[in-house]
Amino acid sequence: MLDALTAGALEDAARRREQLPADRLEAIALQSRTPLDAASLLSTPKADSPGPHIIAEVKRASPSKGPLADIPEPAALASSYAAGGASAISVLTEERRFLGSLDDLRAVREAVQVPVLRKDFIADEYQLLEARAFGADIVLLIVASLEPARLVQLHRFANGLGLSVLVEVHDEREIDAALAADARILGVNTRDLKTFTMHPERFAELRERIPAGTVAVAESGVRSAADVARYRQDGADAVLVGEALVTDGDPASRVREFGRAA
Ligand SMILES: O=P(O)(O)OC[C@@H](O)[C@@H](O)c1c[nH]c2ccccc12
Repeated sequence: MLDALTAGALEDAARRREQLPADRLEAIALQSRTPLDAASLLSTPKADSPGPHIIAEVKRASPSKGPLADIPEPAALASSYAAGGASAISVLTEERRFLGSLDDLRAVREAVQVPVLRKDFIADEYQLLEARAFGADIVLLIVASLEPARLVQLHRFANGLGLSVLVEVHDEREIDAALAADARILGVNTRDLKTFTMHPERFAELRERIPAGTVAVAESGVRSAADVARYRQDGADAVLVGEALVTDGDPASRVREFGRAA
């Protein structure tokens, strides 16, 4: 599934590139506002609470769960997240299975002051230029979908654009690849993207391999404050939450509650 998602995302990017060639996109990207230093922000503990940083996600659907929420106004949802104290907003821009778009990214960017993450299946420099041009501060790179040398190249290219990178791993070997690419933000996805099976214990198992000074993010499957507290006790600096927030009637309160869970 991961390979199909990445192939689809690359096809969609190739289609956009026919409309806007890379050199023109690069000029736009470099003129856009300087990204926030999200890696530094997330590595600084929150002043006002013992809970983890919450990275709150805007996600309409997923291949594992199908439709989750319509989200007619991603900017309004992102504003609620920020009002609840979210440290960053993740925006799914993948079009086919997650029903996201770069327009969603831009709308969220214009609505909030906190760092914004472009969550997509990124395997090409063009997608990184898009991320910066549409206002992202952080991009996702998934170790399982990239050759080690390619991961290093894309990580470096993103940093060169001023973007922070959330490097996503699911096992020990992938942590080594992430660290070889100089990851400063390392996310353990407790959902295996190849099979969609959940492994909530995976974060605790891998935490000790993440060096001090690298931001440790626990991703996926959080339903309650108790889930957040458990990841926090296992050493998460930040917790990334999607489904539980997009399906909640009062996302600001839920983010606030999660951000205090310790
Ligand atoms: O909705 P959840 O279970 O709270 O999960 C959020 C997030 O971790 C998940 O959307 C995600 C993690 N890594 C990804 C990579 C691509 C797409 C999506 C993801």
